[in-house]
Amino acid sequence: MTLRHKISLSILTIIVDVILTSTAVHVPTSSTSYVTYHSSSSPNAYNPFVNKQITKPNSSFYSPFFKAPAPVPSQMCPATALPPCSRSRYRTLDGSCNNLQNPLWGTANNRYGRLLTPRYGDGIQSPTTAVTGQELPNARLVSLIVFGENDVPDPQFTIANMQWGQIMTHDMSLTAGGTQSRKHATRCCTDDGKLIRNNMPQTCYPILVPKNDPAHSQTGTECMNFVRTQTDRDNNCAGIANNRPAEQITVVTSYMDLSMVYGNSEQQNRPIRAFTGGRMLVENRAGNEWPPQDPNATASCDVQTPQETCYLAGDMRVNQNPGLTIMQILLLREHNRIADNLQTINPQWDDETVFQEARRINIAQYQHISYYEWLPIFLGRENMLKNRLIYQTTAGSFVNDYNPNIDPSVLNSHATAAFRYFHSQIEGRLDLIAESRSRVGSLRLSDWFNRPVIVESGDNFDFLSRGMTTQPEELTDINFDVEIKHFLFRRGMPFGGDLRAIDIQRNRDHGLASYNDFREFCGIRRANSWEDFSDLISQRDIDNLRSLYVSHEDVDLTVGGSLEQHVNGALAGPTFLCILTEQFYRTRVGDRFFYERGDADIAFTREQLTEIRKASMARLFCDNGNNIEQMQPAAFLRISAENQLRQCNQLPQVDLSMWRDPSALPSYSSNFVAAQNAFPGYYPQFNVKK
Ligand code: HEM
Ligand SMILES: [Ca+2]
Repeated sequence: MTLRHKISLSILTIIVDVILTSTAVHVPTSSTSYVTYHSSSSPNAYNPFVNKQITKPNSSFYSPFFKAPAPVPSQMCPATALPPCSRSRYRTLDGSCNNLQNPLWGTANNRYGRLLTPRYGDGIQSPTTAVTGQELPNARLVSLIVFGENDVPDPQFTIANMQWGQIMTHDMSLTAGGTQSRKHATRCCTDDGKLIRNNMPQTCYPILVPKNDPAHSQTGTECMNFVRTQTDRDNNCAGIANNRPAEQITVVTSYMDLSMVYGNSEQQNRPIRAFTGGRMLVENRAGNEWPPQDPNATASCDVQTPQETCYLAGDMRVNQNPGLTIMQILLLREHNRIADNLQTINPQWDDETVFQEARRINIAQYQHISYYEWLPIFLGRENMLKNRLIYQTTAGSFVNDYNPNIDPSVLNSHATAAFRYFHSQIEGRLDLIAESRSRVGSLRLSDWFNRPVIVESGDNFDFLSRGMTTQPEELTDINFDVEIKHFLFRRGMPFGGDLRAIDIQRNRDHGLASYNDFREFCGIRRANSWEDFSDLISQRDIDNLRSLYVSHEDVDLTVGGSLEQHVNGALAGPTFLCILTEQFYRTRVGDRFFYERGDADIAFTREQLTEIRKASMARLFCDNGNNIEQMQPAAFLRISAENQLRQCNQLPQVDLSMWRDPSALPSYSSNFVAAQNAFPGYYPQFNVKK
């Protein structure tokens, strides 16, 4: 293997400006079914973590407290007029006005959040930072030496488990210009608007421009347009005063709001919406619904002609791999299935009402599956309960834990390091499985990147869906499948890219603080020597690191975090688990529209919430496959004696008749206000002005 990319970065050893204190927060010890934590009387008491100390990775959970970064004094920035938020019952498409005090929190085209001050190799950072840097080892070399490529099937989980993770990722973040790196790379500005990173060639390796590069003194108008949202203006203002670097931009909404299905703006949503019956736009072929054709097919997919299948969805990554495309189609068809049901029981509803109500239910089901069926596998159920990411609820009970002081922005360390660890779960061989669950064939993943035509041909949609729920995913470990480690996006060429190497390089590009910094941040002992890593990392892995990095202080977060022994009951070691837990806490309590909330103007009724809680991955496959007859109840888990195949109609189903609008019934409509007053808990959701 040739090492093509000489990296000329130097690394800093810095005194990290840690945004944390060790203030203790009193945490209620028991969960009740109706909870209101994080009261406004203690605005800083928002962090869920309970204990600060950790000694062993297999202790249940631990993690630090930290305070929110001090708010930017507003007089430092030019006042910018924002359109006032209307108090809608529905989410906006771009995420604005979810937080009514900070209407741009979590919006598309906004910056990632940070837990720790960035570290860059060119010294653009806090003036207090010492620069004692070393050159970092080539990312591809680290990938080759530290990470393996063994094919180890997971004993418990299916490929669907991995695939849902990618779906959630695509809902939560997308580096501006970054992930489609063969087209362009990250662009970023310093505080005074200077472009420090510009378009990079195809594989986009040393993304960071060295300090003496002319790009540093080049003012980029493009760059100004790119990052200057309101939040950015605020932060960059603070940045100028504090000489802080500007931040990378993520182009999708941070909220778990199915932005990859509906788009991140009116502009993205319009071409994929049908504007009739509340439906999303689909094309009917062979008796089934498919996403519309991307008018830019030759740019978006690896196709020869514009007519070749290439889908248009709310997210540009929809065509990236067959499993992902199937998940996107399931969620798209689910919208239309819900819309059709709602329109049937509420014929008086107009297109907009059906669309918004169907979207709201689709998002709620998806949040439920993500928090109660999927995340416990990754973060551990006990850990989630303890840190209040989920609750032991009784049917129909609300959880009122919304906290407007929490910024739900996706953390850079989450998207660029911790969440990418699960690239380890990717399986490079996709089995085609018949209804009898016998294998009728297999695909090679790297033959089908950005070529969704495979999903639509013959019975592949169902074959691949059953494959995803039958075949084991790859074990979550240091091994990354060859199909993504040597053949990523190879487009018919003998070799392709290395996703693990890209992950490592992206970590540096985004200036994430080091593995050691994050250990300390997460309440783990800061290592003073290589041997100090041995509390969490095996001797063999430490030796590998040592052969590459000059100092233990230089180890990248992406690398060190991926080598830690997992916490019991979770699929990550303590450092990544700390970041992931923090992220999903913020994603939940920072979302005013989170589905379990009981607040009058946006809440589901108790009866509706009871139904939403029946949603499952299995049922999504059943209801939206072309013709899938059986599924195991827990589709993220492999079929077993405890998780046997069942007929689809035996699996729990969300009863949409709970959404019949009583205001439309003749006996009520004439006197709706009186009825509403008589049954305040039942009616209000249909009487809120849109
Ligand atoms: C076949 C499956 C997958 C493929 C081919 C894939 C590929 C990629 C690629 C090419 C990128 C962009 C890399 C860059 O330029 O920086 C990326 C980013 C990412 N991936 Fe994956 N991925 C897959 C599955 C997953 C899964 C299962 C997860 C997590 C559970 C995940 C999490 C992420 C995250 C968090 C990012 C960064 C998103 C951002 O830009 O903020 N991916 N992936
Ligand atoms: Ca989103």
